Amino acid sequence: MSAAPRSAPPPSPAHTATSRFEGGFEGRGLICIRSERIVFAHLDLALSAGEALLLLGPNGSGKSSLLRLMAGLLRPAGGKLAWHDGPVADEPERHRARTRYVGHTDAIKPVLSARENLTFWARVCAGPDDTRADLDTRVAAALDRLTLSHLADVPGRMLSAGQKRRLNLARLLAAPAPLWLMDEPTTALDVGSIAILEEILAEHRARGGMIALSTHQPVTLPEARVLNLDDYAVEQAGAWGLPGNAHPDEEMPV
Ligand SMILES: Nc1ncnc2c1ncn2[C@@H]1O[C@H](COP(=O)(O)OP(=O)(O)OP(=O)(O)O)[C@@H](O)[C@H]1O
Repeated sequence: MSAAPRSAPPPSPAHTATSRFEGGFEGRGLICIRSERIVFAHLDLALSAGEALLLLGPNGSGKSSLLRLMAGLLRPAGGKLAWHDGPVADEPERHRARTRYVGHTDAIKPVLSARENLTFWARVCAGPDDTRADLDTRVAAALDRLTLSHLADVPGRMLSAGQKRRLNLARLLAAPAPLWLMDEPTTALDVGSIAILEEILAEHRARGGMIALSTHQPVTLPEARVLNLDDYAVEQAGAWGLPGNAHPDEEMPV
């Protein structure tokens, strides 16, 4: 697996639900320090169109930290993240437009209905060519796909944990982007919902989308590259020989 050639055309920040994604994403020599402890070091990763990366490792090994780092929510202590057409640090806004992060906390506004929550997201992430009708169509399709249509008018605060998680996943369809970063996305999902999630992951990859996903449960992700965070753990005693540009981690505002 390697990043796409640097000459590949950049994807537009906005995408229709059916357009094909191009390009690639990579990290080189990544170092993560949290609470003055090296969580991982010298970590390389690369994703090309259609590829998936499965993040494994015990509690505390750094799976969530790596996903937050890839999302631009945590600054690496060392190393670089880049798209095929340039470093993330050069164009953070473009990186945000190309990335969708599904973390442990469901980003749902409690007073808005399920449909209003999704419409909000679709509008925030809309491209210049998206019409109101396009967004409404995408939101309705996302609700339908995650079997939430019957709950479209229910306020977020009244949804169950699994329904909230499904609504959070529906954001991926309501606001398309090439790189999905997913932290234990099966949490609270029933068996049927996990099957739907697996279908959605496969469809995203078939369109050229990329996925990095952490999990403690089996998730069907055919031919995914496996990255075990334990392989990048560092013996802390006497192992502080960090590169000159290393600095403590820093949480970025979401
Ligand atoms: N907000 C934070 N501030 C400081 N240190 C943190 C913070 N969040 C996590 N850590 C530390 O970073 C290290 C990696 O944690 P992280 O959550 O990335 O691991 P994980 O592999 O995702 O764990 P889990 O499987 O339990 O979700 C741990 O040592 C943890 O204590």
